[in-house]
Amino acid sequence: MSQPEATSGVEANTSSPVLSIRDLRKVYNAGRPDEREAVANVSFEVGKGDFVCVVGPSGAGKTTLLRCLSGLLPATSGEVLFEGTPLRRVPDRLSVVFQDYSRSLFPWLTIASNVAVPLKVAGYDKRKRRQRIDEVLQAVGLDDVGKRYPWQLSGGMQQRVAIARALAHQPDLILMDEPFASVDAQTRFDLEDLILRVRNEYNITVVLVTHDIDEAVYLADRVVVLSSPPSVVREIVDIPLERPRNQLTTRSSKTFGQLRRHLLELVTA
Ligand SMILES: Nc1ncnc2c1ncn2[C@@H]1O[C@H](COP(=O)(O)OP(=O)(O)OP(=O)(O)O)[C@@H](O)[C@H]1O
Repeated sequence: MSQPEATSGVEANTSSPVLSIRDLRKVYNAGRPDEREAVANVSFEVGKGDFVCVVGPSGAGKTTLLRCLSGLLPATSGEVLFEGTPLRRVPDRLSVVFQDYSRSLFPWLTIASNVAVPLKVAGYDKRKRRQRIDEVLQAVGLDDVGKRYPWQLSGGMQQRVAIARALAHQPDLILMDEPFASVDAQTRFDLEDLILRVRNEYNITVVLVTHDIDEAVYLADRVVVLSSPPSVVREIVDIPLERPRNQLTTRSSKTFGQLRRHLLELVTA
């Protein structure tokens, strides 16, 4: 069974926002016959220590929004501020975890070398790199895999490595795009609890895109619900469920059921 969160949660929204998204609009192929407005107008803020999930109907522009928040994709208009500064590229203190771990890890590098990549970019020397690799692999429950290759590990273990790599250089913010969608249900529960635990331990802010309403309710402090495309924010729903959360008791609580129903109504309306 998966491990519950170790501590009782992070203080959220107490200081200036880590992310401010203001009137974000994204049009693909602007001015061409195949022009497509994916995101019409999205604004919200993410405070330090917040766990924000983004949900919406299929094609609502969730991945597009996340790419704009990471600096990987320029917005057509509007503004994304990361720690108060307009985002122009992927900032050093931000990490991204994608759904497809098999494409995000380098198959020709060992697990330790995969985790070392952001540490090299951040200028850690060899000794500090080794120490940090051990720390983060231990934090995600993978002690003895440093010398192995990604293809020698299960899908769930590979996604743990991707999370370890995202944590390695101590980012302030982790953006996750459907990170648990490609693993079986039990592994998904384990990884959900893992991300809650490391988020507490490392005091990280998380924005996570998911199709899974139950997952959003289980993980989040707040859920941003996008409309059908071109998307706007339908509602931002507070999730006042107690922490630490537990896969059995939290998911079977009355409040969980009410929140789930409300979100389902918003997403399917
Ligand atoms: N590179 C691109 N060029 C043109 N159109 C794109 C591109 N990427 C996405 N789109 C379009 O933008 C819209 C939003 O796509 P996006 O993948 O962001 O939505 P999503 O909510 O993540 O989708 P899903 O629920 O299927 O994961 C879709 O209509 C998609 O076809």
